[in-house]
Amino acid sequence: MGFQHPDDSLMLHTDAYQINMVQTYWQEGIQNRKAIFEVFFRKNPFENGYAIFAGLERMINYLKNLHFSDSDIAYLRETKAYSEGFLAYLKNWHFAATVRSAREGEVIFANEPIVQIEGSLADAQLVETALLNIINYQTLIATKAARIRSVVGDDGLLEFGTRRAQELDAALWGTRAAYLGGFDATSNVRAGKLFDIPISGTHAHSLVQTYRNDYDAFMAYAKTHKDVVFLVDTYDTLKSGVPNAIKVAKELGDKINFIGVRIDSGDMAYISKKVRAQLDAAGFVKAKIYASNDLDEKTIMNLKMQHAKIDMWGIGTKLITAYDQPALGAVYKLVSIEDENGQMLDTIKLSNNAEKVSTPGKKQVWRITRNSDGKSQGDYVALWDEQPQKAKSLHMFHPNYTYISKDVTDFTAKPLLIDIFKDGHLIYKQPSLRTIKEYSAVSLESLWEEYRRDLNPQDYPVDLSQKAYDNKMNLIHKVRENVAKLTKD
Ligand SMILES: Nc1ncnc2c1ncn2[C@@H]1O[C@H](COP(=O)(O)OP(=O)(O)OP(=O)(O)O)[C@@H](O)[C@H]1O
Ligand SMILES: O=P(O)(O)OC[C@H]1O[C@H](OP(=O)(O)OP(=O)(O)O)[C@H](O)[C@@H]1O
Ligand SMILES: O=C(O)c1cccnc1
Repeated sequence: MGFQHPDDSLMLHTDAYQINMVQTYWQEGIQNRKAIFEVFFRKNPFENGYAIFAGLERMINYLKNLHFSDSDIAYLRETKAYSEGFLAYLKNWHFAATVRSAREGEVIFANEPIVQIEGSLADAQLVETALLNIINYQTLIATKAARIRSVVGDDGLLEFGTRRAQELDAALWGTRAAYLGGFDATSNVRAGKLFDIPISGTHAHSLVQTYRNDYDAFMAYAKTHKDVVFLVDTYDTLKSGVPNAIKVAKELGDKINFIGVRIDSGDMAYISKKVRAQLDAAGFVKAKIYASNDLDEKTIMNLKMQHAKIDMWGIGTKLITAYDQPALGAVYKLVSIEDENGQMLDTIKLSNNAEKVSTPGKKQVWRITRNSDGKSQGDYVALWDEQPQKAKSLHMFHPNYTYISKDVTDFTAKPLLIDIFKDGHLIYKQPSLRTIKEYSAVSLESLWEEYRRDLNPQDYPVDLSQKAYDNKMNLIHKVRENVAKLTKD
């Protein structure tokens, strides 16, 4: 996909202000100063108690061999915004930073670093936009998928969203995120090919319209496919669709594998019960009932309450577009920068809103699990040189309401950020997507149910270490003093 540029790259998939800032740094000779940026979001999506991290695979693909192509440089030249010297610098630039990230499929929370970039100021700045673009979308979809999984139990979950997704890339990577977040299969054949996701599907109303009646359509389809699910609601589900599905299944018998029927309209609780009764009466007690039509976790939960007889759920629009919350809001913040003497200085962004004040310093997130039951006690955000995994006891407290605290002993501390790139070289081997999916389910299991429930979950503790907290407070005071001094002068 290069339109008229065969060597198009993702390098310019960024905001112009990133390149503009890097031109300033280059002109001032500070483009190679060491900088540390961290990615986090401020609120779990969908009022959920957690999020599922997704996007690492594409981040790796994007960062590997990242450089400006000839047509990228030519285009920047055309804009007349950049000097020839700067363009020559960009031409030779390649990504050489160190990247740490949460594992894909990991349960993550608001207000903790999930990705960390440590490298030159130029490197860190040039990749911000694309990294956020990837993480924001994929993490949102994986989380939505996990919410849907949490209400269906062991029923089948099929991703049907491609036609409604925000363009091709979103369909493809959203499907991958949905799979790792808990879906079983997808209707997107390319996602099946590229990511080894099981593909699955039924047929459309157009098949029945083409043959003008249910019987001829089902018969034609069954003669050309072994595993069949008939869509029964084109004309009249109970009077024509299901009776004709049963007729064809009986006539062809063992010649086909009659899996079941799909309903796509009407009152799904009422209809599914009637359909179940018709299938059972005909002896097809194992035939499954598929349902689709604007479903999401709320409707599914409601249908379950009404004892709808649905075994397989096909979910499109509301999953792939993250319909009820279309943006995660993850941000990329500078936490430390080298000064003119080669010293690293932690940086902070102040705000009148306490929750919006960033936490300075290079940090690691430690998941604290009690050894006795394997359940998470909370996440402990510590400065990089701290070693909570070696402590006998940890004092954990809320970063804003510090009186909410507890002391934890007999625990295991697992670091969440792991090395992915070292000085631009990929050193991490991604597990297979199926392993990532399994990892995600296990990661979610380690949470108490109070944090996992769909509605009004408890706040999972994301606490600061004493050192990280003191560092933040000191910096807040220092910045305030500086501002006061400047306003006095
Ligand atoms: N028993 C039910 N309880 C709650 N929601 C339901 C129930 N049955 C269906 N729904 C949901 O209600 C919404 C609207 O269903 P509606 O019956 O209007 O769809 P429809 O008959 O397919 O209409 P259209 O043909 O315009 O799509 C859908 O999201 C559907 O999933
Ligand atoms: O409702 P969603 O969750 O988005 O799930 C996908 C929808 O896509 C199909 O409808 P469409 O009308 O596009 O095609 P069809 O003629 O095969 O029903 C399918 O029947 C579902 O209703
Ligand atoms: O296979 C299906 O039934 C399907 C696929 C995509 C969208 N809606 C339904």
